[in-house]
Amino acid sequence: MSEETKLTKRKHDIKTTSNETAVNNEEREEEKTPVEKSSTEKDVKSPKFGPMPSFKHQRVWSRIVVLIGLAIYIWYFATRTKMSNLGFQKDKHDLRGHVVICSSDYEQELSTYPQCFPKHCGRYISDKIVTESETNVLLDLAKEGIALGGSDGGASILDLHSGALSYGTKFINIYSLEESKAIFTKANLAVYKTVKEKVKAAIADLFGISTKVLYLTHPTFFSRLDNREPKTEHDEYWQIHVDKDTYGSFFYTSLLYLTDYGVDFSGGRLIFLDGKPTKPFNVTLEPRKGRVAMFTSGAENVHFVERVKSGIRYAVTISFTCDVSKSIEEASLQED
Ligand SMILES: O=C(O)CCC(=O)C(=O)O
Ligand SMILES: [Fe+2]
Repeated sequence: MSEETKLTKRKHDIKTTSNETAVNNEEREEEKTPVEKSSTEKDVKSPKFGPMPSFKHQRVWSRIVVLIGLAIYIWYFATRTKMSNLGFQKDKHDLRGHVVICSSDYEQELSTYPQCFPKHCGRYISDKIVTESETNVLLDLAKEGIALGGSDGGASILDLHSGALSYGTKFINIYSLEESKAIFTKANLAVYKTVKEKVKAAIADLFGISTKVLYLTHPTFFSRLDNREPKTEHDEYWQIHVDKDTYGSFFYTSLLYLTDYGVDFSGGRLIFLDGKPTKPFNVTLEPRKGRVAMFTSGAENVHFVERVKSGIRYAVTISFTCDVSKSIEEASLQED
């Protein structure tokens, strides 16, 4: 048989087979009872989950639904809080930060102290001002000092100047406790003073003023934050605030972080709130052990601390005033 003849035969066979199948199907269809027939018709015609719903003005309504969905999507992205990071815990920075425009209240207050006027307002961090051993000395001081008291809620403080130490729902004076003598040794206080001098020099340098017009002011305190429920308003450390309003005498705020975000605790980041209520912009700082944050204390630096979710966060606030009458430079950080 030639190739051509073979091909014609195969085509013929296929045609015959399909014709046979069609005939067989027809035969089988004829063999079906009326009930079987009607159920087959139903299977073909009606969709699995019943007929598609239809209603009046269906097209118009479906367009409205799509438009509303689109509007919600655009609104969400337009109003969602935008964020940037001033410093991740894992990164070590010699110096990082940015200028912000001074608030008018802050400028007004500073007009009385022209030599203390910053060349610009801003917020900065540095991981190289304070050494590891200095940080460890201050961390031990914070731990041992606060352990002599401690708040029933999530925020305990120890003010080195007044001696105020959180105790239950109140405060006591740590210097009235015999045990405090072993904590506030000359050596420990010398470390505190060294750190204070270095931070003061860094602030003076960053903001273009002389160290001679900056004075340590109170409160200058250690803080221990955790996730316990607040018992008094002093425990609500997550309130949004301006340091100049909260602590009248502050002109330049600094914080030295004594524990690590993401390692020793979670939550507890420092958040600066920029932008407007309708267009919020958050600048987030992750505490890192030995990291110093320095910023002008006016309304250009509205901020709050996130609630700690787990672990314990230690820090020390070391802030400066331009008002010599609020200075505690020479005052007692009580030594034994
Ligand atoms: O601990 C911090 O990061 C900030 C604390 C604070 O805002 C304050 O003490 O005023
Ligand atoms: Fe603050």
